[in-house]
Amino acid sequence: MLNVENLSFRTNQRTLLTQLSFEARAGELLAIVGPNGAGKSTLLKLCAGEQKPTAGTIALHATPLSAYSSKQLAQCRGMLHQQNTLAFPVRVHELVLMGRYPHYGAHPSPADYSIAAAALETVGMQSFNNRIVSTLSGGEQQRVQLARVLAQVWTIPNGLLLLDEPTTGLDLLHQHQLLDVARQMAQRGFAVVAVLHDLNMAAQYADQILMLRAGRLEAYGTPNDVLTASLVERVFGLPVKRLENPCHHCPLIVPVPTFSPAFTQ
Ligand SMILES: Nc1ncnc2c1ncn2[C@@H]1O[C@H](COP(=O)(O)OP(=O)(O)OP(=O)(O)O)[C@@H](O)[C@H]1O
Repeated sequence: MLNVENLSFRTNQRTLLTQLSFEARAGELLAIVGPNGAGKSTLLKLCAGEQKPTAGTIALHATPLSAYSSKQLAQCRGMLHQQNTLAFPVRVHELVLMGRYPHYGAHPSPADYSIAAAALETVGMQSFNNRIVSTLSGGEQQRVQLARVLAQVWTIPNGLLLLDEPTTGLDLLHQHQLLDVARQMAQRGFAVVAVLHDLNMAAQYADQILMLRAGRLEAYGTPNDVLTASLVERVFGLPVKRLENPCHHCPLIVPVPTFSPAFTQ
């Protein structure tokens, strides 16, 4: 579905991404992991078509992203950004309905209202319908923003869903609920690409993991193949042990930090 070939990106005299090739397939969740500054958000913005590659190609449904108009892209891919700032007061139901904007003409149809309500219900925020978004907690706002993106892609049979650190600010239950929704979207035929910091969440929910460091691809494959103790230690600079998750058939990464006393004081 999303095919990335020899992608490089350079800006402000800095090379942020170097010769990346990978595929995000329909029906699968691809997790992008890596240390701070590795280039994960930059890569997601390029996959969304928000920035243009310096070299290489990104194709969605075998068509280069550069051949899509903004409206066409908005009709087949949704992106949840790391930060969503609102310049004006808006109610929850209004914000979620904005997700339908690429699909309607002058006015939303009854179907658009129903989809927005269903998306809000999916994230468990329907009782907050009439609240001003800026008065919600950080985690509540994150769930409403997800509902907006879900509303955008709701009726697409095989779209692309891009999630940049979607679990940030969410409690344990809602982190898992969010990734469960992401998996459900994959089961509906979507390619889902999520930037995740929690390697164990990536191990549990992702079909494939792409590990970046300093803009380069360090590993790409199944959680079982990518999340080796030696690779995680090398890329993140932290000693870890790899165990088997006793509840799910996937690795469990346990950090074993050895910080010096001077650092921990
Ligand atoms: N416009 C820019 N000009 C120069 N450097 C930039 C620009 N945008 C991003 N960078 C740098 O590119 C690198 C990758 O940034 P990016 O936000 O993609 O990292 P990330 O892996 O998402 O990090 P984090 O986990 O901290 O969110 C960082 O070192 C960042 O400072």
